Amino acid sequence: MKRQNSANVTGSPSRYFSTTQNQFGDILKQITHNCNNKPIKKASSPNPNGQLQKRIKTQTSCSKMPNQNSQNKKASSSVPKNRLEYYTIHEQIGSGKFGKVYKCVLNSTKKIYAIKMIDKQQLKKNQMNHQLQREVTIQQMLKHPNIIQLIEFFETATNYCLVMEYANGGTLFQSLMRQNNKRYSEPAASNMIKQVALAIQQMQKQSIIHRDLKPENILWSDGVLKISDFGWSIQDKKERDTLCGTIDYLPPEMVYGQSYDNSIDLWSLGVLTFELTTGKTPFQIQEGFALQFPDHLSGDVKDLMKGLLAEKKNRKSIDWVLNHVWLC
Ligand SMILES: Nc1ncnc2c1ncn2[C@@H]1O[C@H](COP(=O)(O)OP(=O)(O)OP(=O)(O)O)[C@@H](O)[C@H]1O
Repeated sequence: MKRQNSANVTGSPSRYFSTTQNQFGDILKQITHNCNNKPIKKASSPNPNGQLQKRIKTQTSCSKMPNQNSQNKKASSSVPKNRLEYYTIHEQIGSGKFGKVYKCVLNSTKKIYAIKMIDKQQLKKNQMNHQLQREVTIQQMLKHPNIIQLIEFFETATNYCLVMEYANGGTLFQSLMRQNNKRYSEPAASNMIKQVALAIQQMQKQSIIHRDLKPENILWSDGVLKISDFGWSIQDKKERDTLCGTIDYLPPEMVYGQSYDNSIDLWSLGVLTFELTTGKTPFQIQEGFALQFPDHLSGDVKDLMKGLLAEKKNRKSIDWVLNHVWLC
C-alpha cells in the first residue's frame, strides 16, 4: 500500500533530493552525503513504475555508530542455537529489510507468535549485525502493554530468529488508510496517541529512544496499539548525532545535523498526532518546518501539537503530554 504523501516522490530518493531547489532539501542532501558518502536509501525497491511502496526512510549512519556497551557484546557472543523445531511456522505476515515475518505456533502450548527470520548473509553483507544486536538487547528489556514483547531470540544455520508477541490487527498505517479521508476522529486519535505516549514514557524511563516511530511501526493487537520494530532504537543517556528514521518524521535537529536526545520520539508523536487527525504529515521535505493546521482541528489538539512540533529546547516533556487535556 502506497503512502499518499510520498506519491509525488518517484524514482530514487537521491534524484529527488538533487532536483530540490530549496535550502531545506539541500541541507538534508548535504548531511546524507557527508555521512560516509552514502545517499539516503529508501525502505523498499521501486515498483515497475518507479514509485515507492513505502515512505522514504533514511538508513545512513552519520559520523559514528553508537558505542556498543558491554551488555551488547555479551548478547552477541551468546546467541542461543536453533530452537526452530519447537515451533510450527505458518503464513508470512510481513517483510522487512533483511528478512520475513511469519505467524508461528509454539508446539508445546499452541500459542501463536510472530517470528522475524533475518537472513544472516544479507545482514553481514550490509554490516548490520550490530543493529540487530541492539534491537534484540533493547526489546528484551522492554515489558509494557503498548510495546511488542520479544519472547526469545536464537539462530539457525541461515537465519537469526526473533520470536515476538503476535499482533493480530495489522499496522496503524493500514487501518489509517481504511478511514474516510484517511484520518481518525479526534476522540479515536486521542485514545491512540495516549497509548503511544505511554509506551514512550516507559522507553524514557529505561533511557531508550525508538528513533523510528510512525504508523507503519505501530501494530494493532486485540484493539490495543503496540510499538514494534526497534531496529533503530538505542539505549543510553548520551546525546546522539546519527541520522536515521523516516523523512516525514525527522525532527529539525536531526535534519540540521545537530545533536539530539529522547525528545525526538516526542517530535514523532507530534507528527503522528497530525497524521492521525488530518490524514497528512505536517511537513513536506521541500517546505521546511512551517506548521499549518486545517480548520477542522480543535484548539486542544493544536495546542498538543504545538508543544511537540517545537524546536528541541522548547519541546514539551512526556509528562506534559500525558497530562494534556486532549488526552484526558
Ligand atoms: N509482532 C508482530 N505481529 C504481527 N505482525 C508483525 C509483527 N512484527 C512484525 N510484523 C509484520 O511484519 C512487518 C515487518 O516487520 P518489521 O517492521 O519489524 O521488520 P523490519 O525488517 O524491521 O522492517 P523495515 O525494513 O520496514 O524496518 C510489519 O510491518 C508487520 O506487518
